[in-house]
Amino acid sequence: MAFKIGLLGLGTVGAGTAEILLSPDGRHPLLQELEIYRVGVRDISRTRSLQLPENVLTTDLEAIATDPEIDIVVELIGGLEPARSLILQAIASGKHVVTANKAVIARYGNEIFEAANKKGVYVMLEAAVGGGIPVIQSLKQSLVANRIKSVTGIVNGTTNYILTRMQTEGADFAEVLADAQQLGYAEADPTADVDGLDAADKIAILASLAFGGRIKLADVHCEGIRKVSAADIDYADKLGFAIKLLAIARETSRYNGKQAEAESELLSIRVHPTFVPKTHPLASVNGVYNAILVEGEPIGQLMLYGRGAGAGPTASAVVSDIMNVAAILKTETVPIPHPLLSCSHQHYCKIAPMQELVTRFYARFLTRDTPGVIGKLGTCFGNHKVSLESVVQTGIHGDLAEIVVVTHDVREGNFQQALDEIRAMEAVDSIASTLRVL
Ligand SMILES: NC(=O)C1=CN([C@@H]2O[C@H](COP(=O)(O)OP(=O)(O)OC[C@H]3O[C@@H](n4cnc5c(N)ncnc54)[C@H](OP(=O)(O)O)[C@@H]3O)[C@@H](O)[C@H]2O)C=CC1
Ligand SMILES: N[C@@H](CC=O)C(=O)O
Ligand code: NA
Repeated sequence: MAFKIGLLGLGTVGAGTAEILLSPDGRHPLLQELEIYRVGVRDISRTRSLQLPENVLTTDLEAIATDPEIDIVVELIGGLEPARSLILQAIASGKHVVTANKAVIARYGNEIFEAANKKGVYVMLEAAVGGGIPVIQSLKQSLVANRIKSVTGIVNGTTNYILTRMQTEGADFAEVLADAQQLGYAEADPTADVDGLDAADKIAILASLAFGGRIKLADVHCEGIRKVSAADIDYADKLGFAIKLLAIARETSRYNGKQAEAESELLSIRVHPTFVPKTHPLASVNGVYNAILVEGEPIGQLMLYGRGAGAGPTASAVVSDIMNVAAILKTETVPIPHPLLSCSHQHYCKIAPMQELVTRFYARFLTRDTPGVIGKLGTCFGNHKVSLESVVQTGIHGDLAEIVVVTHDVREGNFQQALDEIRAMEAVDSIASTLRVL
């Protein structure tokens, strides 16, 4: 029995997927039962390196999504539309769907999963987070016995690749971004990578699976890597840190001092560049590699590590999803919606405001080189209950002195209030940067 696959998209991931489907030798025998039946692209005249079976290429993607012959539609075109509509059409036509599209799932997951559950089909998305890393399946199935406390990840390959090369070679941001695009890591619009939006989509998906509720993307605090300067990279290194774009979802236990309300209900979900101590396992995750550190009860800490982007690793996840669906179709015994494979959350998770976050901070100030400046900064921080772990005057730039501080754990709202006062000080020229510290 052959299962007919309709591929939407034959770019980086689509081509990687077709390559695996066309070379089943030495892999699981089920792969031989998968047939590439149609492939939808935008430009049919483009030269492609892949040798596809005759007459499978088309620009009519709707015809693929609704073709009664097709069992599984694999959406790999990216973007919001027509991807969302094609997924919904495929579901309405009774097809199972595999997608790598985190942007669509993070925004329209509720609509898509509701439609899928009603129709009795699967929507699989392993490739959408962490590329080839089996993080979705781990959260849905392997870790399902745990109470998850936190998910902390490097989930964007492009920005990790950029930051790594800036840190190790002093490379120029724009040049490394162009390399990441060339290597097929970046999104069609790389601002989604650079500004943290892709990581925000991914942590929203992981948080929903880990904490069992819907997540509004607007509740995810998101900062990208544009503000990370060579000077900050240098200070991080000297102070014993690496800078990583982290995506974090964790239960938070401090909210307005109302411990009881906070404990099990509130989540903190955020994406931002972070000072990570060099001794932390996430600090040595470099290049296109991603890693997701999950903390659960009773499992404790567990870290998943692997390539987060690129044709092969991502296609590995796509094809595994296709094979999992095919395996279920073959046995025809599993009810749909399957209690572990489908998504059926109804309620929204409550998200704590950023002011209530408790974290350490790094800050770099440019000040006039007058006596007592460090004392004034210290007093202001003290007045706002921000206690300092270290203060260093690091050098003179023209007639300005550079002062770097690292705080102990503080309430973010207090830290921001102190910064507002410091910004207005006569002796302070500017706050050159602030970054959170893990
Ligand atoms: N690249 C990566 O490392 C990863 C990507 N992803 C996700 O996978 C998906 C695909 O990414 P990627 O392969 O990099 O993207 P590409 O831009 O390389 O490929 C997109 C493909 O879709 C086709 N396409 C795009 N829009 C349309 C349209 N409107 N109508 C018809 N065909 C269309 C293109 O056709 P044509 O070839 O004719 O231009 C191309 O074949 C995205 O959702 C992305 O976020 C997930 C994990 C990793
Ligand atoms: N652009 C993304 C691709 C994978 O999801 C990334 O760089 O991680
Ligand atoms: Na994955």
